[in-house]
This record gives sequence, structure tokens and C-alpha cells, in this order.
Amino acid sequence: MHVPTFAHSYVLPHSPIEVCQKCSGQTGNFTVIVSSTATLLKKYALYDHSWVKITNDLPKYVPVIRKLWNSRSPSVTLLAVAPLWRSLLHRSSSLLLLLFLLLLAAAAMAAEASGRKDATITGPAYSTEMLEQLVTEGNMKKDVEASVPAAPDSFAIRCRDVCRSYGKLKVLTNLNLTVPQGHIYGLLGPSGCGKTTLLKCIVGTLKISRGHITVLGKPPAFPGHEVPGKMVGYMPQELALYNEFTISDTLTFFGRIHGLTSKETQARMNFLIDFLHLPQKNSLVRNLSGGQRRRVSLGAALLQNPELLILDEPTVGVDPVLRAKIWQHLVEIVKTGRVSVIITTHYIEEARQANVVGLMRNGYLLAEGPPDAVMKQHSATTLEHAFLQLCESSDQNSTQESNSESETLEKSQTFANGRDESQPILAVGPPPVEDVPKCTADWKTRGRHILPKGRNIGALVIKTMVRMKRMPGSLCFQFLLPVIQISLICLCIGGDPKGIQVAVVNNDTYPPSSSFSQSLLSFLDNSSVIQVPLPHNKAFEGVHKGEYWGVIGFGQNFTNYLTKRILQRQVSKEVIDGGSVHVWLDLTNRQIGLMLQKQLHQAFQAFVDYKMGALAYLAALPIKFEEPIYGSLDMDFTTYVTPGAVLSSMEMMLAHLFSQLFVISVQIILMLLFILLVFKMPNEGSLFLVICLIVLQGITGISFGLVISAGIDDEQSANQAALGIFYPNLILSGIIWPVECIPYPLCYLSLALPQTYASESLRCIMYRGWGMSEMMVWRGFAVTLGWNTFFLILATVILKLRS
Ligand SMILES: Nc1ncnc2c1ncn2[C@@H]1O[C@H](COP(=O)(O)OP(=O)(O)OP(=O)(O)O)[C@@H](O)[C@H]1O
Repeated sequence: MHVPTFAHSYVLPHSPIEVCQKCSGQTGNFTVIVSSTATLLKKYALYDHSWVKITNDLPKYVPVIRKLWNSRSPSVTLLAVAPLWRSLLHRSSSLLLLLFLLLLAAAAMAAEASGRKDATITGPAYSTEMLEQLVTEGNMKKDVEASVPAAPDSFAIRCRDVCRSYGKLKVLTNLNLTVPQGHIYGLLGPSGCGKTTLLKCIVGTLKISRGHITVLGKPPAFPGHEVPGKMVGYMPQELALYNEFTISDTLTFFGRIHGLTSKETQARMNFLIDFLHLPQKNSLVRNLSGGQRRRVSLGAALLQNPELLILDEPTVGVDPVLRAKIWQHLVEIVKTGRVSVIITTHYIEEARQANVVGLMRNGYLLAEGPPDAVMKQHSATTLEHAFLQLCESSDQNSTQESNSESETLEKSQTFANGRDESQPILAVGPPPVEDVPKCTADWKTRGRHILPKGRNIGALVIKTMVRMKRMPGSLCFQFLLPVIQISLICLCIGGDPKGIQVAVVNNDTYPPSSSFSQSLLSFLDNSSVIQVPLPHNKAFEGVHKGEYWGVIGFGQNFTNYLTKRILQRQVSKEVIDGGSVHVWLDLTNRQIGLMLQKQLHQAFQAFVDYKMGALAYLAALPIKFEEPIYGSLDMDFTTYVTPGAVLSSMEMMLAHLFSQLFVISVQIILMLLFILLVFKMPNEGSLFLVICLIVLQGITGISFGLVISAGIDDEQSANQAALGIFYPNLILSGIIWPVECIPYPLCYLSLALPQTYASESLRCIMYRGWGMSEMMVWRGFAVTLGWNTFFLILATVILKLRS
């Protein structure tokens, strides 16, 4: 059988009939190429100036070709038919491209992973909560009026009756602590007694449930107060450094956050690298040892020469020589009287170098005073021994208290001698001040406090860029993931099923060469429908066994009766029935069933066109689908699903990336290039509106990610929650299947989701060419903006409640 090649293409003025006659009976895919003016092509719902349609169903395009032909337009220049390989080439080029992208992303990830082989994974950067605190300068606590003591200058930190719980677990109980100005305060206590919790409350990243704290004259996170901020250097216990940063990047980042000039940062960096025995400043954090990382973290706390140093176990994993050096440094810096230090350590004896020690247990202070005085009080030769005695007497008292049934719970927390446990045995510094004046901030200070600082935003953007540069694999993956998703959707979803086996029972007695049944069957798309000629019984048996998707049956007199139906004005019911094609389908798979019905209708239409030529209208159905007002008759499922899928993949991708507008931009550009140029999705409307809506939806994803990360600490649970919400959202948003099919009352839930109106709006812009004056368009924008605001507020509220 002769399959036409491009060299044997059929160029107008061959009539379409002639072309179809030549092609009829030939198998394989064809490419139809029609070139015409844009207006003419648009009239026939063809979008490009030089229109290329890959089809295995050439007769389907006969009406279009005929109309072009009949228009006698001189601009209709070419109609060509090319064989299968061309269409395969087109489709496989998309596949190859996709494969290439996947390989590229995988290779980049692999390269990055191998580079990271030896690295241990540390937490997610500079204590997230601390960083947020730095950026917003204490947005968590906006008590505009707070109690502060009368003489704030004489002490650096003062805690009075501080309580803090995690749910039902009471961690700090009526705790009183005073760090005198220009002193080192060693906070000692067993693991889990609440030291870190107390330090977090002091620095302002945790809110206290009761009592009050004063740090450098004002409550932490008070508007305009640089705690947390430049005034305080905090080294958290759980090291929070970016693995992808070098030592230099890390210190530069904190220098920017604290507003140091690059010269100042450089000078401090050189000193700290030397002082803390750090390796080369261009060493990556991920390649440092645990001890080295602790020292980098300590360096970051010391960087801006803060007035208050809050160090949570800075000497863990540090060799004795360096430990001594660190203590010596601390002793020296407090000598000026300007700097105060609060330090926790498990090495109790090293705390003898502190000016004051606080011995903490079960959330309150057992004792507070100069180390020598504490030891003297308990006739102990070491601080550790003194601490041991204090613990023992505290335990004895607790036992006595619990044995006494008449004591209330509150009283059970007091020593036998009647002393309140929350009051330290020894006290230093000023006596407790009960009279606490109000501390206020004017509206300007409050405004400045609420607004994020440009300097901090700049530092965070640079940080993001540096991290991206150091993680080319995941950056590449981020860029490509939406493209890969959209490509997979375009390639794998919405296409017609191929190779569907159908049994054909042809009892037509006419010779095959001239029978109508054979001619009609020849118009069936051979790549989608594989015809298996069978006798009646075997055909139905095959369908029952699941071998075939249906039976196409022709009666004995099919050609005769159909001819009568065409030629005679009045025919009997028997003629109508005998001249009909009978089809029994297995409709268990709706898509396959619908495709078979569509193929049969198209084959019949092509057959009528072929047999009756200009008189084909006589055999047309009394229902006529005109040229669509929007979209095209040819619009497939992929075209429907793409706008929603664009939003959805964006949402999934950008869930946790707040500061990655650059990534969003690249993703959008790549995705639009793919959907418009590679997959040729039509866009009738404004590209600007399309981009705006996708960006806004990206921000919805970001803010939704913020809600999840604000509510869930554990990364795995957060991912599970995101996935758990993603799929119901995908199903209910009308992205895959129209909202109109969703039953009551789920349809109302669907309308309330962030993507339902947005994807409808995107479809209206892209396929109907509508603008913002249309309600269906602006509604998508309005709903998206509403959701963005809601998510951002919700994330803030959750953070506040959890702090
Ligand atoms: N985010 C949290 N949620 C619930 N409980 C917490 C949380 N953080 C700490 N805790 C609990 O609070 C108590 C005090 O913890 P904290 O980290 O303050 O102790 P610590 O004295 O610093 O201990 P260590 O010396 O081992 O670091 C512990 O029982 C701990 O399990």
C-alpha cells in the first residue's frame, strides 16, 4: 500500500475530495498542513498562520479543508499530507525535551548530593523563630504598655514571677532572676529544667504566660527596643546555621541584619576567625565539625559587639584551651561595665568564673549569688558540690511536702523553713521592686516596629540568592518542576486512547469493494480503533471476556437499506433499522466509551461527505453544532485542564518559599514558554493578566506554606499535611473535572477553595480573551487576593499563639 510522503504531498488546487480519495484506505498518522491568512484560519478555528495538525483521522478535517477550498482564497496555498513519522517526530520531540529536563534536574541533584556526601544535616538555618524575630524586631510581642522596674540601668536582665508552660507542662514557675549590668551570669541546672526556655523568653522569641521580664531597660520585643536585635547577641543551643553558607557568608549575613558596614563586618570577622580558631573563612558550614559550627554560631553572637550576650551552652564540644579562652574573653568584655552575659553550661565548675550563678531546678531558681557565696553557704569546696546539696535539700523538702496531706499544691512548692522556692537562697543586685512604672511607645515607634525593615529584607534576599547559588541542583529542580508537571499533563492526560480493540460483525452481503459498511469502516481512525472482524457469537463472547471494548454490527442488507434511506423519501422502520450501524459498547471505562462514540460519529460524517459530496447535508443529523463561540470544536481535555494545572503546580511548588520571587519568575517564564510555544495552548487574552494571576496564585501557595510551617514544626508532618490538602484541593477545584459535576453540598466547598475561581478566570482570559471588566475574570483575582490575605493573617495568628 502506498503511504504518501512529504514529497508526494497534495498541493492545492487538488480538491479536498481528491486528496481524501487518494488517502482513503491508507493507514498511519498524517500531518495536515494548511497555510492561509490568519483571519481565515481563525474563522475555521485554526490558530496559527501556518497551521499544522497532526492527525490519524484525515477525513475529520475534510469539512475545514473544503471550506477553505470553497472560499477560493488565493491565500490558501498548501495542503499536504505527510506520513506517520512526521507526527511521531513532533510528539516525540516534546517527550525527548521532557526526558532531557528530567535528566538535567536529576543530574544536578545527584551532583549536589555527591558534593554533600560527607556533610551532616543541620537544622533549617538560623533559628527560624529567632530570625523572624530579628526581621520583624519582635513582632510577636506587641505589648505596647508593659511594666518595667523603676531603676532599669542597674541590671541587664530582671525576671519577676515568670511562668511559662508548653501546653499542660509547666516549665517555668514563678521564676525570679537578676543579671546585674556588666556581669557574667552563669545559669546552671540539670537537663530539662527550663534553661533554654528561660533564655528564649529573655531574648523575646517565646512569650511568657505570667510575670514580667526586663532586658536592657525594656521588655523584650518592645516596640523600638532592639531586643531581639542589635543590642543582643544570642547563641541558641540548637545550632541554626545555613549548611550552604561559608563562614564568611554567615558572618556577613548577620552583619547585614545588624546594620554593620562591610568594613566593620570584615574587621570583626578577621578577629573572630582568629579568636575562635575557626578554619578558612571560605569553608562551607556543612563541611565543619560540630565544635567548629558551635564556634561559628558563637562568632555570629559576638559579631556586633552587643550589650548583652545570651549564650546557650557555647562551650559544648570545645577543647579546654579554647574554652578557657572564651571565658577569658567574656571576663574581659564585661570589665568595661557596658556588656553583660548570661551563659548556660553543663560544666558547672567553669561557671566559677562568672560573677553570679543561678542554680535552676524544675523551672525555678534554687539559689542565686556569687559562686563563692553559694559554696560558702553550703560549706562546699566546689560549685558542683554546693549544687548537689541544694538539690538534695530541695528533694527532701518536696517529699515532706507531698507527705503532708493538709498542704495545698501551692504550699508544696515551698521549703520546710517556710521559704518560697521561687525566691533564691542568696540574692544579689537590687531588691525586688514592686512598683513598676508603665513603659510606653509612641505611634511612630510602633509603626516602625510593625513594618519590616528594608535592611533585613535585603539581607534575607541576598541570603536566599547565596543559598540558591550553592544549591544549583535543587534550584534547577525548582525551576523545572512546574514545567515537568505541565509537560506530563499535556502529554499524558486528555489524549484519545490508542489501540482500542473493537469486534466488527459485518454481515453485509454486498461485495466489500463497493459495500457501504466497508467504506464506512475505512473512515474509522485506525490508530485509535483496532477492528477485529468476527462472527456474532465470538464478538459478544470477546466483549464479555473483556477482550474487546465493543461490537460494531452491520446487517445483511446494510448497503441496500442505506442506499434506500438516502434515495427514497419515505422508508419503512425495517429499512431504517437495517441501514443503521448497531453498536454495543462496554462503558465501564467512560473515556474509552466516549472516544468510541466520537470516532463512530466522525467516521460516519466523513463517509457521508465522501459518498454524497455537496449533498452530504441531506444525511446530516438534525442537530448541528456550529462553530463554537469560544474555544474550538477540537478542544481537548488537556486544553481544559491546563489553566488549573498551571496554578496547582505553582501552588505545590512554592508552598514553603517565601522570599523566592526570583524562582517564581523563572518558573512562570518557563511554564508559559512551554504551554504557549511547545504545547501550543491558545491564549486569546492578555499575557499580562495571565502572569499576574499566576504570580498571585504563587503567593497563595507561599502564604499557605507559611500557615503549614507556622502550625507544624516537624518537616515530615508538614509535607504530609501539604500533600493531604493538595489532592482534595486538586479534585474539588474544578481543575481536573468541571465543578458543575460536583454534587451538593461539596460544590459549595469547591467554590470556596482558592483555585476554583482562579482557574475559571485563567480559562476566561486565555480561551475567551476576556479582560478585567468581566466578572468571571476579576472574581478570580479578588478571591485569590482574599485567600492571600487570609493565609498571611492566619500564619501570623498561629505564630503568635504558639510563641
Ligand atoms: N517546644 C516545646 N514543646 C513542648 N515542650 C518543650 C518544648 N521545648 C522544651 N520543652 C520541654 O520543656 C522542658 C524544658 O526544656 P528546656 O529546653 O528549656 O530545658 P534545658 O534546661 O535547656 O535542657 P538542656 O540543658 O538539656 O538543654 C523539657 O521538659 C522539655 O521537654
